[in-house]
Order: sequence, then C-alpha cells, then structure tokens
Amino acid sequence: MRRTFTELLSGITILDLQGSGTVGIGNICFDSRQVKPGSLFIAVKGTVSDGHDYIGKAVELGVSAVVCETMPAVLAEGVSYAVVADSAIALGLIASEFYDHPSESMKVVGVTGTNGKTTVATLLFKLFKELGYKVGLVSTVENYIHNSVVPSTHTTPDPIALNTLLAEMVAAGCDYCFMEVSSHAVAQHRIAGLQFTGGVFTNLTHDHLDFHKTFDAYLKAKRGFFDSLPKSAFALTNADDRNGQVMLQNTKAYKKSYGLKNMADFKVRIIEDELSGLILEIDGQEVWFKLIGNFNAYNLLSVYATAMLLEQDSNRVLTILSRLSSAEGRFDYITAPNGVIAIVDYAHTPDAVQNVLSTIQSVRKGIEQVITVIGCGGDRDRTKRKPMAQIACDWSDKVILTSDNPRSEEPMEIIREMEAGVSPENKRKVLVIADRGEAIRTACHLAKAGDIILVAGKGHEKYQEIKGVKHPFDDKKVLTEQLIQVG
Ligand SMILES: CC(=O)N[C@H]1[C@@H](OP(=O)(O)OP(=O)(O)OC[C@H]2O[C@@H](n3ccc(=O)[nH]c3=O)[C@H](O)[C@@H]2O)O[C@H](CO)[C@@H](O)[C@@H]1O[C@H](C)C(=O)N[C@@H](C)C(=O)N[C@H](CCC(=O)O)C(=O)O
Ligand SMILES: Nc1ncnc2c1ncn2[C@@H]1O[C@H](COP(=O)(O)OP(=O)(O)OP(=O)(O)O)[C@@H](O)[C@H]1O
Ligand SMILES: N[C@H](CCC[C@H](N)C(=O)O)C(=O)O
Ligand SMILES: [Mg+2]
Repeated sequence: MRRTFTELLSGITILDLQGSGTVGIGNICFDSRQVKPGSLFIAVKGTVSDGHDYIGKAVELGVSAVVCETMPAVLAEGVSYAVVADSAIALGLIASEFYDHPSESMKVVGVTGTNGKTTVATLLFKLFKELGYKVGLVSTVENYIHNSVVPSTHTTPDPIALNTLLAEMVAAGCDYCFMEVSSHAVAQHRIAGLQFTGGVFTNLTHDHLDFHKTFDAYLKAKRGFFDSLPKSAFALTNADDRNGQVMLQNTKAYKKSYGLKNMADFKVRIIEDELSGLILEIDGQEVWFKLIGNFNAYNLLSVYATAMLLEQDSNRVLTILSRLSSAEGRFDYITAPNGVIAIVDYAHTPDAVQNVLSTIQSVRKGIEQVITVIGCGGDRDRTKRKPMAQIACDWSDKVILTSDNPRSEEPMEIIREMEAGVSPENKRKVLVIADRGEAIRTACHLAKAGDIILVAGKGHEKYQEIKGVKHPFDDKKVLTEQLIQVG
C-alpha cells in the first residue's frame, strides 16, 4: 500500500505544508521506536510524553514525512511536514485512509459503557457466527478475525492496530465486526475516521477517574461516541441507566432503547434468576439462558435488540443465544468435589462488585458463607478502592483483601487504601494477604461444603503485573489446583 502524503491527508485541514505533498508513503506510525525508512510519522501528545519531542529521532531513522501540531524549528531536507489542528484525530483519519477505510466495507457495531462491553461484544460475535456470518471481534480478552485469534493489548487498540485488524477482517470476508469502545479510545480519538453501523450503551458508573478526572468528563467521553455516529446508524441505549438518555442527547443516529424497568423499545422480564441460569421473557417468549445474574439480563437484552436492529430472525437469535456461555472470566464458576463453589469474575469497579455479589446473594440457598478475595489495580483510579472494599464487606461473610495488578505501586499501600473503606463493624470479617495466590488458597482452606468463593477483579487475565513485570498468574488455575487438591 503506497500512497502520496497528501492523499493520506485527504479530508484533513492542513494548516501548513513544507516540502513535497507527493512524496510516497510506505508505512505509517506514531511511535519513533517503530519507525521504518519511508514512513509517515504522526506526532501525538500523550499522557506521559509528547510525540513532538521524537520528531528529530523519527527523521534520523529515515521517515519521509511528518504530521504534527506545531512546525519544528529546524526542518530536515527531503522530509515533508504538515501541520494539523489535532494530530490524534489526524492519526485516526490517516489510518483509515491508509487501510482503504475497512470500517466502510463491513457493518461495525461499537459497544461502550462502564461494565458489560466485553460480555455484549463477545455474545454478539458468537451469535452472528452461529447465524452463519463471518465476523470480527475487538475486545479486552481477545480479538478475532472470524476463526483466527489475535491477542489483545487494549480494550480498543490504537488507530493503526485497529485499522490493521479491521482490514484483515475485510480481507477475510467478514460481514460484521463487533467492537468495544473504551472511554480512553473516544477521548484519545482512537476511533476517529471509523464508520459505525450502530452503537450500544451498557451503563455508566464509577471508573477511570484517574484519567478523566471528573465523572462529567467521563460521561462526555462516552457520549462523544454517540455524538459521532452518522444518521444512518442506530444508537441503542439502556433506558434504566440514569445517563441512558443523556448519552443520545446529541446523536444524529436513530435512537432505540432497551430496559427492564422503564419504557423502552425492547423489554425483558426476569422470570427466574438462579445459579443454573436465567429465565427471561423477551418479546413474549420465555427463554432459558446460561448466563447468570440480573445484570446479564441487560446484556442479553442489548444483544437481542442489536440483532433485531441488524434485521436478524427473532426465533433463531433466541435459540442460539440460549446456548451461549459468557466471555471468559465473567461469572466463570467451578464446583469442587467437596461442594465448594468458586466464581472468577472480572468485577473491577464498585458497581460490578456489587452486581456480582448481589447476584450471589440472590442465588445462594441461605446458610452458606460467601468468601470474597479482592484487590484493586495500581496506577488506576484510586477512588475506586474504598468503595470496592466496602461493598465487598457489606455483601460477604469473609473478605480477603489482596493484590490485583499493583503495577508500579506498593501492594500494601493499595490494600491500606482499600482498608479505609472497611467500617468498624466489618473489620472482623477482613483478612489481609498481599500475595494473591496465598489469598486464594486461604479462601479455599476456609471454605466448607456449600460455601461460595468469589475471586474478583482479574477474570480472564493470565498474568499479574508487579513493578513493570507481568508474571504468569491465573485465578481460575489457582482455584482449580487448590480445590481439586483439597477436595
Ligand atoms: C493512558 C493511556 O491510555 N495511554 C495510552 C497512550 O499512551 P500515552 O498517552 O501515555 O503515550 P506517551 O507515552 O505519553 O507518548 C506520547 C506519544 O509519543 C510517542 N513516543 C513516546 C516515546 C518514544 O520514545 N517515542 C515516541 O514516539 C508515543 O508513541 C505516543 O504517540 O497511547 C498508547 C499508544 O496508543 C497506549 O498504548 C497507552 O495505553 C496504555 C499502555 C494503557 O495502559 N492504557 C489503558 C489505561 C487503556 O487505554 N485502557 C483502555 C480502557 C480499559 C477498559 O476499561 O476496558 C483501553 O482501551 O484499553
Ligand atoms: N451490564 C452490566 N452491568 C453491570 N455490571 C456488569 C454488567 N455486565 C458485566 N458486569 C460486571 O462487570 C464485569 C466486567 O464485565 P465486562 O468484561 O463485560 O465489562 P467491560 O465493560 O468490558 O470491562 P472493561 O472496561 O474492563 O473492558 C463482569 O465480570 C461483571 O462483574
Ligand atoms: N481495562 C481495565 C482493566 C482493569 C483490570 C484490573 N485487573 C486492574 O488491573 O485494575 C483498566 O485498565 O482499568
Ligand atoms: Mg472489556
């Protein structure tokens, strides 16, 4: 794929151009550490550093052209430079152009919200595959190009990685792509230039305030996704979420809603919510689903509604959906030979912890203990720590506070911040064991037949990040080894 510099900039206002606009570009990049000779380097301002500081390095490594927001004081001979108002937006548009607008050659549906994105996007991916389509998936757990897995690094990748993936999906003949749209991705314009057929909103609760600073800024980032949808797209919102309507305030897309409580275009009624699954009434039909918990009634309904908006057959959709299991590490449970039930769940926000624990309360028989093992991620929203610990204590009989991914932080410091959320009357329930493996094993030793262990926060993750090193770690593996040994 070789294009001229100005061809790649089509649709972008160039504020200043120095050098030739017709220079051929063989590759695009935004990281000086990945420059290949003949590339176009796009300088983006980041959260840690500023790509503009690496223009000199990129030029040394042989780039042919540079896109930036301020013209460098010294220009290298034979290199072309274009100044644009926002190079993060330009990066998205250039990446789409470079890969021939792959999002326009498929039906791409984006899913955004604090919790449930992976669950909804993955269910849609599995459903549409079973309906007979070729499908792509962009998600926190894994990306898929129909049957081939591409490891995931982010919930929503950077624009170049994203358009590369989408182009591969188009090349593989995919009809649909279901993708998670994180608030970071909207704020950093990772999705600029993509054409969506539809957008789905799950819910908005406390998360990522380290990055967005205020809840209002977080809300606006999520809403930005719907603001950018075209008239031809659908915008499907959760009618029961406090911010469900606000999300669609400015959208040009046609608005649809789903819900359990409030008036909505797509409605569901919970008939039964048990450990064996959910029985829901959707569109007048009673259907059993493998997924567990009230919150999954929302996820299933949004998947059903999306399929209806994409004009699929209602009966086939419900039949297939009823057979599907959830994404890996989402209410993933094992029953040990000694009768202990252990659940691994990716709950890493206060709302998710509350949802998963209230689900456990609603399905438990009565006398058994609920033992929760929980930590909070380092270098992420610190204000989640207190409420997550508080909710864990309020809804469990015993809580083991431990480490999640401490990243660069001191594990015990994070745990101390969590402990501040433990009320005096809950103190007796709490144990502190910083080593996550040890914490899980202790929970297994404490549990008796019928007891329920919840290991929250890391779900599918196969590593634990401590001081910049990712050590192999798998909650479910530790549980399985321990419970089979104990049992
Ligand atoms: C906070 C955040 O979102 N950071 C992302 C961001 O990095 P950054 O802004 O810190 O970049 P930076 O280091 O300041 O560098 C600025 C620019 O200079 C360039 N640079 C830098 C150094 C150098 O030597 N040469 C060079 O050219 C960089 O390539 C970049 O273009 O842009 C990078 C490239 O796209 C991302 O990899 C990085 O994700 C980091 C690793 C991350 O952990 N992100 C998380 C918080 C994230 O994005 N999470 C969301 C949501 C999760 C969810 O709830 O599901 C996600 O979508 O995954
Ligand atoms: N609709 C929902 N409402 C509230 N909580 C939910 C919902 N769906 C899932 N959860 C909870 O949130 C956890 C994460 O779910 P999921 O991975 O689907 O969300 P996500 O939005 O993709 O998260 P992330 O932002 O980390 O990618 C689940 O393990 C469950 O505890
Ligand atoms: N995508 C989420 C993942 C959090 C998972 C949790 N295990 C942690 O490390 O905090 C984030 O980047 O905030
Ligand atoms: Mg996700």
